[in-house]
Amino acid sequence: MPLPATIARAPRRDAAILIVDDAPANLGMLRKMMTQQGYQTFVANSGERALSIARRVHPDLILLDVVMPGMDGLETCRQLKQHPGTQRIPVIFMSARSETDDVVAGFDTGAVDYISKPLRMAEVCARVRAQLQIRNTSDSQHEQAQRLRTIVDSMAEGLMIIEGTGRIQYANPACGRYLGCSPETLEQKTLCDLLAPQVAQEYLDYFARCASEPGFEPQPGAREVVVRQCDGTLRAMDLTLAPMAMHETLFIGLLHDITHHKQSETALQRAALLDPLTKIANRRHFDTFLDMEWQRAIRSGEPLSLVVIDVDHFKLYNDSFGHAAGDLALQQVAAVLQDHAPRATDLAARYGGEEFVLLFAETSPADAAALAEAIRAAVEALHLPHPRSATSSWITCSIGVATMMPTQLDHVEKLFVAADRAMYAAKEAGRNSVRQVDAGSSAWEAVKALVMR
Ligand SMILES: Nc1nc2c(ncn2[C@@H]2O[C@H](COP(=O)(O)OP(=O)(O)OP(=O)(O)O)[C@@H](O)[C@H]2O)c(=O)[nH]1
Repeated sequence: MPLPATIARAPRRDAAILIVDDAPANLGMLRKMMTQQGYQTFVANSGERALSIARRVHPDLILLDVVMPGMDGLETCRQLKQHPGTQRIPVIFMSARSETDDVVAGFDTGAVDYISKPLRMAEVCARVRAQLQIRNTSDSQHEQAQRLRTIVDSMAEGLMIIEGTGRIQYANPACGRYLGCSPETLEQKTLCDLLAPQVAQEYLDYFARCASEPGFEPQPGAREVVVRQCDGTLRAMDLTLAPMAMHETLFIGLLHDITHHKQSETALQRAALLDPLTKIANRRHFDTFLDMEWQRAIRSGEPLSLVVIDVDHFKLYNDSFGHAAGDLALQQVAAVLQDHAPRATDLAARYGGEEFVLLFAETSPADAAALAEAIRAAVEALHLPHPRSATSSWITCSIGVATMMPTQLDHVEKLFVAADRAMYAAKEAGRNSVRQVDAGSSAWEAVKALVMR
């Protein structure tokens, strides 16, 4: 949000002036003059009295006589400048002592002006007006700086000021929270300490370009980076960098933590790959995985085995126990398949309804057949009662296995058709069994012919 530009307000006519002089005649004359100018006035005839009034009423300006009995003007000014409540009040000295040393001593104690006595009233008024104007401007700037600091301190986003060398010159409290250390600790680091070396180098190159190429106009830019927190934990954050228009090369860096966003994105991506009922891979994920392994097998020349599994007489199971019981049975069968696909190159998936598939990369026909047999036995061993099955008292499955070493000329569908055919052969052979098609067999040739058609 853009802040309003600093507006130097004209001195308020009712600004409060404290006049300090031990001579009652001077006090009276000055008071009269200041009142005529529209100022509110307070008077004190000693330094002690002046301190007490200043602390109570916080005047906008003090006209202070230098030579006074007891506490003189210089000491009074020194004490005003030491007290947090009065140190910002401008002090104008008035004195008959107008040697250079006197004037210098006055300014050294913190006064903003020094007027020689005898006083010329028009000059006093002009000097008071000028100092009130300056004070007004300085107050506005102070207020604006305070406001900016409050905004920066309470921002949820991390804000840094970064030098052209990558050194962090300033970090706000949110930066400290994001990175798990105090802003002061961050101010001893560089951007390179927070980022992976390659990314940090890209930023340094960009800073160097900004500094060395006169025609280069850097644009603000945002990108996702992995930031190393002070305890070494890595977090995903958006880093926005914008050059500051200053005489030295400085950049504003904004950090926005996107770890939660990333986590839910990952969770969503993961959910999109899973079958909601069985929580194993879904068909889409399986197809992508198969494509990948297919290409890898072409390159490596290793065999690729596909296993197709269909639950036997599942319609009857549903009819007997209801759809909900059928769902539970499918979940248990899926868990068995998942247990038999432990390697990173194996994948068990629900392909649709009561049909499942498994891919075993780098697996020979013999090993694939052995795995399929182990799966068949494990499903039967679940002992899920299926009283109306003509095959067994338990839920069983029929399994088809196909293995091939794919080449560039093959199509993945060939493997699928072969495994499906083998699975139907297992059904025809009485179910609860495993059938296999090997590349080169007569059944395989039939599949080939079928797919080539
Ligand atoms: N409970 C449940 N049943 C399903 C689901 N998906 C498919 N089915 C049922 O699975 C049954 C499949 O039946 P069919 O394709 O006739 O085959 P089958 O009864 O298993 O007989 P065979 O395959 O010849 O042994 C159908 O009744 C579908 O409704 C599911 O998500 N949950």
